Formats: sequence, structure tokens, C-alpha cells
Amino acid sequence: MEKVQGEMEIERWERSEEMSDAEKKVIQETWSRVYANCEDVGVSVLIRFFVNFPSAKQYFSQFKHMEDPLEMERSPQLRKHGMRVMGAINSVVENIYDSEKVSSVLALVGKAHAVKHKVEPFYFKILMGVILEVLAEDYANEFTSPEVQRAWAKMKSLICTHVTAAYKEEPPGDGGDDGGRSISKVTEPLPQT
Ligand code: HEM
Repeated sequence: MEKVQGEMEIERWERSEEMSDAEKKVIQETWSRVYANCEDVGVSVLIRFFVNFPSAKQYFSQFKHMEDPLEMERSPQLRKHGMRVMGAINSVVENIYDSEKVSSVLALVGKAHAVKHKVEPFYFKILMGVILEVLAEDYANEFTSPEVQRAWAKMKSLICTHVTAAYKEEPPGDGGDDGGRSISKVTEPLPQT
């Protein structure tokens, strides 16, 4: 299907360039309304993520076999992860002018997921795509302008780049059996690069 102008813009800007101060300001302004509803937004993002990419549930002991979105909504583990994701993004947004702090927050997230949770890094890109989708739908007034979309496409890129950098030091898995988590075993469509 032919891409609309907005989609092409996002793809173009996804090749991460530095975020300008004006874009950092846009991120902080648009995020404040979202973060006021962080629990609800976190839960809807994760439900959409797990419904559209069910293999991502494999890492969560308490709901890996859940299929019903209403049941997922009641899962304390899902809710807790939603809050953690939103909280970590909030730390990045709050410290957006302090690149060292941003790097250290995201390096910690990357390291925990590479070493402790052994999550394949491409899931971060998928999840960030879902976050942008939910924000554009639920906060349409704030998220439809090309400036806002460009700023958030850079934010997605920044988060994914920093998180996956931590994997270069700490590859997931134990170097042998991948526990069924290899990219080749993912059945959902992978995101466009
Ligand atoms: C921007 C994306 C994400 C952020 C900011 C994030 C953040 C966090 C944080 C802060 C924690 C707790 C840290 C710790 O255990 O030391 C956590 C735990 C966890 N994350 Fe993520 N996460 C993200 C994406 C993902 C993805 C894509 C997956 C898997 C598909 C995942 C799976 C997990 C699991 C399994 C845990 C442990 C859950 C538990 O103990 O109940 N995360 N995440």
C-alpha cells in the first residue's frame, strides 16, 4: 500500500539525527499529558503489544498463556511492567537535556533486559512503535502535527539505540540454547526498518 506523507516523514527521521532543543521541548510538552494517565496508557500499550505480537508474552511468567485482553488488563504483572515502562520513559523525558543521564537510565534498562530478562532486543523497536501508535490515537490533538511526530520518531530511535547498545556488551541468552527465543522463531511480522 502506498505510504502517506506522514509515514514517509517518520521513516526519514527514524535514521536518528540529534534532537534539537525545540524537539526536546516538544517531547516534554506532549509527554506531560500522557504521563498524567501513565497507568492507563501503560496498560493499553502493553495489551496492544501482546495481542499483536503474542511471542513477546514468553518472558512474562504470569501471563504468557493469556489471550483475552480483558484478562490481561487484570494481570498485576502486566500493570507493573506498564508502570515501569512509563516510569523509565518519564526519566528520559525529564532528563532530556542531560545526555549522560539519558544514557545511564537507558543503559540500565538495556542491561536488565539483556542479562536478567533475556529479552531479544528487536522487541524494543516493536514496543516503541506500539507506544507511538497509541499516543497518536489517544492524544490525537497533540500527536498529529509533523513536528510532534518527528520529535517522537527521534525519541523512539534514541531509546532503541541506547537500549540495544547495552546488548553489545551483554548479549541475551547463554550463548548456547536460546530457549526458543531466537528471532527466527518469531511468528509475528517484524517491524519495517
Ligand atoms: C521501552 C521499553 C521498556 C522499558 C522502559 C522497560 C522497563 C522495565 C523495567 C524498568 C523493568 C524492571 C527492571 C528490572 O527488572 O531490573 C522491567 C522488567 C521487565 N521487562 Fe521491561 N521494559 C521495556 C521493554 C520490555 C520488552 C519489549 C520486554 C519483552 C518483550 C520486557 C520484558 C520485561 C520483563 C520480563 C521484566 C521482568 C518482569 C517482572 O519481573 O515481573 N520489557 N522492564
